[in-house]
Amino acid sequence: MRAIDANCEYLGLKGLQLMENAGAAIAREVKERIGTGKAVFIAGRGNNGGDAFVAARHLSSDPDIKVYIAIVGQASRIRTDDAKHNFNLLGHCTIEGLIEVTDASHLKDTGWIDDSDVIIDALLGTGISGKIREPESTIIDMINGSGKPVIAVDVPSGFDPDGGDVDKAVKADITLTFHAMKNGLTTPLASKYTSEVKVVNIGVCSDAEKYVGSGDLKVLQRRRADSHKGQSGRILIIGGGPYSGAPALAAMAALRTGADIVTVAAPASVAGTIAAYSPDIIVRPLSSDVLCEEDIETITKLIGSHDVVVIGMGLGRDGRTKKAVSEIIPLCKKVVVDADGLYGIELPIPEGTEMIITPHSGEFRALGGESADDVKAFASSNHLIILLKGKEDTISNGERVAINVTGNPGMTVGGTGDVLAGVTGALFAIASPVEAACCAAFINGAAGDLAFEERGYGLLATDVIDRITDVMK
Ligand SMILES: NC(=O)C1=CN([C@@H]2O[C@H](COP(=O)(O)OP(=O)(O)OC[C@H]3O[C@@H](n4cnc5c(N)ncnc54)[C@H](O)[C@@H]3O)[C@@H](O)[C@H]2O)[C@H](O)CC1
Ligand SMILES: [K+]
Repeated sequence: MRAIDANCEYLGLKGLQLMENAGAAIAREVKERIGTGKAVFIAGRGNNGGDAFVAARHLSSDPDIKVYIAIVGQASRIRTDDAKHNFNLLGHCTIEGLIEVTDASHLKDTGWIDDSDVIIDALLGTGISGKIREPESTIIDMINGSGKPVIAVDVPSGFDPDGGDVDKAVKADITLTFHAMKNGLTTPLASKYTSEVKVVNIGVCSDAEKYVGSGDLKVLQRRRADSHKGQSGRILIIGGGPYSGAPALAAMAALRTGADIVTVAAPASVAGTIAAYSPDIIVRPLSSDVLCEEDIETITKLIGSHDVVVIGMGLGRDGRTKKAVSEIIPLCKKVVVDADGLYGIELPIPEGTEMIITPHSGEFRALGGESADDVKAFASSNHLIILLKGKEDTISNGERVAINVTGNPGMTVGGTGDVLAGVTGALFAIASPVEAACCAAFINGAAGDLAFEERGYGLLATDVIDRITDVMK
């Protein structure tokens, strides 16, 4: 949901607009339920509280509804600009009562809850993390002990929208959840915390979900301060033979995407050339001038010390290589297969292997696919993730289809596919395969767009690598 929000921003739809729609829906629900009476809003200091401030404003002009607002914590410490903005507007509205609750007793002393006709729970939404702190914990108890009708905003406060364990949460009569059903609300546990769930349309642009946007990059977590070498990905690139540049490009792209260790296993004939490109790449020479079965033992050991394998760039299509690729793939837990590696795939893929393939349309056809319309069905029947490269990239895990539109015709130059494979491999170490594929397509294309601004049609794959960090930042 956070990714969709951020994608909306990227498209120009502001969070404030979504909040307005969310709050308006809450206000309508309150009005429908009580018609006349006292509505008590319990608002946290995040955007969940922001939704409540909007709803309170909408109801404040209704002569039959009396609005009371309890902000949990100090109003001066409201955390987001959108929530702050909507809080400030309440200064121009007819509100019956507004207090700051820094201790649960403040709320109890008002008697508002006992006197209310409905409680609107906007304490915590999807931004919850960890065990419920005070005063929130006692306030949840107060709401649950009140016997009053409760409308929960987005999720019952304290409930994990992803469906994880619940320490303590509000018990609501109805939850109005925004834009899409949250996974957690479909679990049996949810029925303990809300009798009913309604999904409310808040006007999200369909493109925010259909197209990969900068918001999708939010899955790429900030690193912990105590991270150590290897935790952000050890990537094994298997490539080279007829070509030496392709695996080097993939390796440099993986490093620029944030991978900690990148090793290239390449035929002995090109290992020296690859090593000479950059001291940042670790190179392990294989036996001869193409990848072949004699290399399996060396490669098996290398796979054991890496998180993700990226195979295919510059390998060529020698029969020995195809055979070696088909034997290497089942040894991998996580593998990205690109370029010539695609010709060594044997379907169905082996159990225990998570695979992302990154074909262009010709390679996709060689695998038995036809067009972008087939991507979802092909991914589903073969249990893999496809990133089909094209003017628009199509990504699917067999359930969802996402389209990426970053990139430009300057990127038809050789090597940009190798860059994409490297970016994908690096992200696969730290994200789910479909997230990795979506983010990689976006980052590669956006880096290409920055390179195009500088270089036009003369852009090179190495220019794209140079701009990856700008996109990631
Ligand atoms: N597209 C949409 O669905 C929209 C959703 N909106 C609403 O925004 C919330 C999410 O807002 P966010 O600011 O990210 O977080 P919260 O308001 O849920 O909570 C943050 C708030 O809570 C405190 N906190 C976190 N964990 C705890 C804890 N364990 N104990 C106590 N306090 C905790 C934290 O410090 C913050 O202050 C979403 O649910 C929707 O309701 C927007 O309206 C836009 C559209
Ligand atoms: K809530």
